[in-house]
Amino acid sequence: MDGKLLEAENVSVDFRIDGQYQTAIHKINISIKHGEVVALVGESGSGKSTFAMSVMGLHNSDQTRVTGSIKLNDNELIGLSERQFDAYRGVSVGMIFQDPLSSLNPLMKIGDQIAEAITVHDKQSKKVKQRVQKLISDVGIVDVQRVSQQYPHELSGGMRQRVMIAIALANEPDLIIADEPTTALDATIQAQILDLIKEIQQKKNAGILLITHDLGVVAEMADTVTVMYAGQIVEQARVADLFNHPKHPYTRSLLRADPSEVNSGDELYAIPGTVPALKDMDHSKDLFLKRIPWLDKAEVEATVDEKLQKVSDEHYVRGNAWQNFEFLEDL
Ligand SMILES: Nc1ncnc2c1ncn2[C@@H]1O[C@H](COP(=O)(O)OP(=O)(O)OP(=O)(O)O)[C@@H](O)[C@H]1O
Repeated sequence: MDGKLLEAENVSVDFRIDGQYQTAIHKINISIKHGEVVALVGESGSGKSTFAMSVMGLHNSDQTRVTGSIKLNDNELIGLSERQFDAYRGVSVGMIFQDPLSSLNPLMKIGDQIAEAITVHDKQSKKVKQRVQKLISDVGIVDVQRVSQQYPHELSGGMRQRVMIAIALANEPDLIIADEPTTALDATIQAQILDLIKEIQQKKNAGILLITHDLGVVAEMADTVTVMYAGQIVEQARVADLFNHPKHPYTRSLLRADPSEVNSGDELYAIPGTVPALKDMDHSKDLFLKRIPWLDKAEVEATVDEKLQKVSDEHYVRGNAWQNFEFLEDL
């Protein structure tokens, strides 16, 4: 199947803070095909996890308003009840988070936790034990019997992450959401875990939403990249196009501030300022422009078209500022 697996259109998320709704994500569109890896990048606070949690139905509905449309295999997710979400969470969608310790049950043996992930949704399975062992070995754990009898705290960070991947894959999901899956791991283990995710994704033709700060990981893993800033998408492109021909000043700043992109000896760029607080976000503007001190006020304050502009095939960018943007030292 090469149709759309995930189709999110016009998705907005508002949190109720001190009795008032404040917008964390404003009208974003993201789609993922079967077998495609879509990276979502942007600084802390840009809304990446908020989007992922909307897909998983993990927001507290009393405090959060999610609007727009999120379709998984053509089924609308927005508006589902908690029970309806349960039917596909962990089944059609698997999740891998940064911190396995907070997701794994500290009091339950690894084998039982994986079995629980399977049996919750497949109570008829008589071969749960064999499936658990296969899942453990599929994620590259050699000592299957011993690890299945261990508790999470007895494992290293890399092993725990493998266990979480086994749980995420327990029901062969169509979509895997990986939120900073390797940020907490050291470099060698990070590479192993990324290889593992990629291998499994290719074997199962799963789609992946990969949330990461790390542009090296993006280059390694992704097919397309969505760059978010202050709750909006500022640029979307195929991965090579984004790295070779970045357009939006934010994307260019992120690349310039990335240690893996900078030649040794060159000074690393520090993006001035910080992502604004939710209450200070006026989504009719290109909010990143406020962080470019050398732009004139009229440009910073200009209203920006809601629709992204098409730059080239599969390459879209927000607003017009990119057309004349230069870094101060290049002017
Ligand atoms: N439950 C919540 N209630 C109120 N505000 C929230 C809630 N969850 C997130 N936010 C706010 O929404 C904005 C987006 O947060 P989000 O965690 O989605 O960003 P992010 O890009 O995933 O950042 P990080 O990389 O740090 O995870 C932030 O300003 C955050 O403080």
